Amino acid sequence: MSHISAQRTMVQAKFWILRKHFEGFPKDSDFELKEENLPEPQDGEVLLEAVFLSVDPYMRPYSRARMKEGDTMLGTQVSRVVQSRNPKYPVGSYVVANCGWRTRSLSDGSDLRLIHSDWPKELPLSLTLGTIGMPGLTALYGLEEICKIKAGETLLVNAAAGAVGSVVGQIAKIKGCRVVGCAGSDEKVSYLKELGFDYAFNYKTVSSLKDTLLEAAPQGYDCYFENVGGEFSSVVLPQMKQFGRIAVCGSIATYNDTELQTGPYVHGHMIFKQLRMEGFLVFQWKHKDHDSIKRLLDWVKEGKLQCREHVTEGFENMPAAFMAMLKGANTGKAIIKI
Ligand SMILES: NC(=O)C1=CN([C@@H]2O[C@H](COP(=O)(O)OP(=O)(O)OC[C@H]3O[C@@H](n4cnc5c(N)ncnc54)[C@H](OP(=O)(O)O)[C@@H]3O)[C@@H](O)[C@H]2O)C=CC1
Ligand SMILES: CCCCC/C=C\CC(=O)/C=C/C=C/C=C/[C@@H](O)CCCC(=O)O
Repeated sequence: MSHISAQRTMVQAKFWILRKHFEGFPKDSDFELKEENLPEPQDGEVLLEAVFLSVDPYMRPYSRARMKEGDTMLGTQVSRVVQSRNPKYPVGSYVVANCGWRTRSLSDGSDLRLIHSDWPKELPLSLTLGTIGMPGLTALYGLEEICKIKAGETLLVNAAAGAVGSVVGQIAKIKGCRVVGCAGSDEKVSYLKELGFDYAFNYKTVSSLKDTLLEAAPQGYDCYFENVGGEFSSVVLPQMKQFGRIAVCGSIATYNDTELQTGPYVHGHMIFKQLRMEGFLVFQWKHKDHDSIKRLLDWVKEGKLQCREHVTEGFENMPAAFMAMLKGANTGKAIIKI
């Protein structure tokens, strides 16, 4: 092959790198937009074009744990297969790809999840990054595997209007529970009420978190789905019922801390109330994902599970969308549309 024809087959890809490790809250200068040319796929490979990308809270702590400066920002996307030398992923098919903040990527197929061609036309593919994807699975597993929630129980969830929290509250309602949720704006609180939450409040404006939690559930909480961490948890723990279960899903209130937070020690409440508190990562139940995705999709199709997305247009806006999500700009799942 001549030099000229080889050049013609190259395609340009844009990607965001972590230029500098975040110190405290991320800032624009921590990110850098780069470009490179990609060759045609080799045997077994596919060329992917991003359609929707995800920004998620885990990217903040994982950047420190899993990345070095100069690495491509990690993350998942929905992409279209535009060239294929892998029969499992034909041209025109769509996949969820774990290839980071990139417009185009080469993949050997090992990090791809095929979106089946029978995906309902009326549902955006971006839901595979939210309610019918990793965040929805997180909600389901946290409730079923950790909380082991039962009909008639009372559940508390924070960051309740977000990708995970909004699904947590709705599944708990499907299961016949009483659901209390909180979020950081009055608009979000209205959304929670629309979703059928029994009690919803703005944690930023209540005069006393303790009194509000007490008013919402005077008998206390059987289950607490913890997305936020920090001081909030210290207030909740004394209001758990005997044998209460706490699913420690996330700790977003601490991800940008430069110094470790300290708080009241929880041991007394844990012992006297005989509480069970368990941290988890969604991957623990990967073997159930296939069936669980189907369950989530069925609930959406039946109208039992509502989905909302906060969509930012343009790949160049990824850092801004990520930082806005960390600040609470999103109601529902934060998505970037190319
Ligand atoms: N363990 C696991 O496997 C997984 C864990 N997670 C965790 O679940 C949680 C929610 O994730 P996800 O649903 O994707 O994100 P969200 O869509 O909920 O977006 C993040 C939200 O967090 C809230 N928030 C931000 N800072 C604070 C703060 N200081 N105090 C209280 N709330 C804050 C904001 O909402 P508001 O306006 O209400 O403050 C913001 O909208 C995160 O902690 C994440 O790390 C997510 C996926 C998998
Ligand atoms: C204070 C430190 C806390 C550390 C824990 C941090 C975050 C918890 C969390 O949010 C974890 C989420 C992990 C998600 C990872 C997803 C992708 O790597 C893969 C998704 C694949 C798919 O969508 O199919």
